[in-house]
Amino acid sequence: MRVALVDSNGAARAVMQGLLRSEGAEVHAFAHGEEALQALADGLRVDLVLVSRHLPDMGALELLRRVRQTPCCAVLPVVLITGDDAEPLRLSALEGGFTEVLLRAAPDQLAPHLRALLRRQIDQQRGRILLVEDSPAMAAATAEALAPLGMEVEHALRAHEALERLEQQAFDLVIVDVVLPGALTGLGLLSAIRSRRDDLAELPVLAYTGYDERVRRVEMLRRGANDYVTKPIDADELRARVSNLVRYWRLLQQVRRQHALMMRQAVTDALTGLHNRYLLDELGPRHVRRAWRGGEPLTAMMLDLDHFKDVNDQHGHDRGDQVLRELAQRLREQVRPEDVLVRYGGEEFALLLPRLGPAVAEGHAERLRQAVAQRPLAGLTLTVSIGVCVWQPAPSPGAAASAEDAAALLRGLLVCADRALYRAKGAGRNRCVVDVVDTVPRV
Ligand SMILES: Nc1nc2c(ncn2[C@@H]2O[C@H](COP(=O)(O)OP(=O)(O)OP(=O)(O)O)[C@@H](O)[C@H]2O)c(=O)[nH]1
Repeated sequence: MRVALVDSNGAARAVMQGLLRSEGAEVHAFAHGEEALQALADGLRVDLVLVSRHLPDMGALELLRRVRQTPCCAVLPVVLITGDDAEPLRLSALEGGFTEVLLRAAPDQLAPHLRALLRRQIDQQRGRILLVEDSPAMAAATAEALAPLGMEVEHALRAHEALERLEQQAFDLVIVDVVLPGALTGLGLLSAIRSRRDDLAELPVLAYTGYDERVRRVEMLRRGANDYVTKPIDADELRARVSNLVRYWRLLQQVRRQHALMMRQAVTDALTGLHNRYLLDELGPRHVRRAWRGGEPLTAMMLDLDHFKDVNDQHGHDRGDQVLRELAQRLREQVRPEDVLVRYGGEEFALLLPRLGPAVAEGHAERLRQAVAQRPLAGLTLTVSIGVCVWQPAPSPGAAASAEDAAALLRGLLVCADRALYRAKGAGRNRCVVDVVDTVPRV
């Protein structure tokens, strides 16, 4: 693997270079973005570019954009190296088009990440094939036919052995002989792959069938084989079909990654990295149902910065943004894993806390208030007001709230907390107002 490393910090560059070399990579190191771009334009061929976030002559995004414009490198993987592991930065880097983000860390922590990154890139380029074939002659013929593609071929003799390998390693394609000895034949293996509940269910499968095995061939296709090749194999035909299937799998994975990223973005607030209110809409009704069924308390809190408009007016919008980021971090430190914390909008945050009695909920709100008041945010002493609504429903065992009902109850609970917040503001701010109710309106 050939790597272009672009990092202006000499010491950090030397560490990375050492680690990459110890993983067997050929490293071309540059201190400036322009030097790296020039080398690529002059014909330097690399498989991967690693770019530090801060370069003296250009931003990492600018470098990425220009690498993409260089004819050789339109789809070259470009990885951002950064010491900042904040989620918003990661998301914006991926959104900007970086292939991955690598967290700069101490060498012993960095080494395994770097190794995994190189491994992923190598797998990505070469393709890994699992061949499930009991005939040594066919296995040898396949390996020989695929050698020019530079793909790695792992060989399993039996279907159950193939299933074990699929659990342990990543493959881009399974080639399976329809007829295999043992309880699980090629057909059985195919069914086992297609009935999985994870991404592997879509793994491309190419069937080897005998020329006269028409019925089995059709059955393989019915059960979800993507393609077949008849024996004796024609090397050119096999290579063409394998390349197509591996390309299809790559594309599918790319679409999945983008989809996962979009899903994450859809529920993430870009400024603070907290979830946004859509996650509350998603998770809230489940908490409502549980509370409703078991008669367990469920607490909603609405938390709002006091006089935040003055911060923007007096110190500027950027400082205001910094306040929101630091506030989000402080709140994050205070919540339990089962609590839902979201930026509800503007300078307002919402929390949903299951199973807290009124006294504990009030104590918790008070701790949140103090956590803000006692330490400055972005250098400014600020306060928050918090409206708390503790809902203590009577148990209704067996009575399941419908999805619509649960959503309406959640909205009612938030309205109740919002009203308490309004009272906290009216009573002078920097305080918590707690309402304890046994019913909430469906809103
Ligand atoms: N910097 C920054 N400001 C924001 C953001 N979202 C909302 N705001 C500002 O938040 C301020 C909210 O002002 P108000 O609703 O008047 O409330 P307030 O000044 O905090 O006063 P009280 O809530 O009554 O204590 C407005 O100035 C908005 O522009 C944001 O993402 N960044």
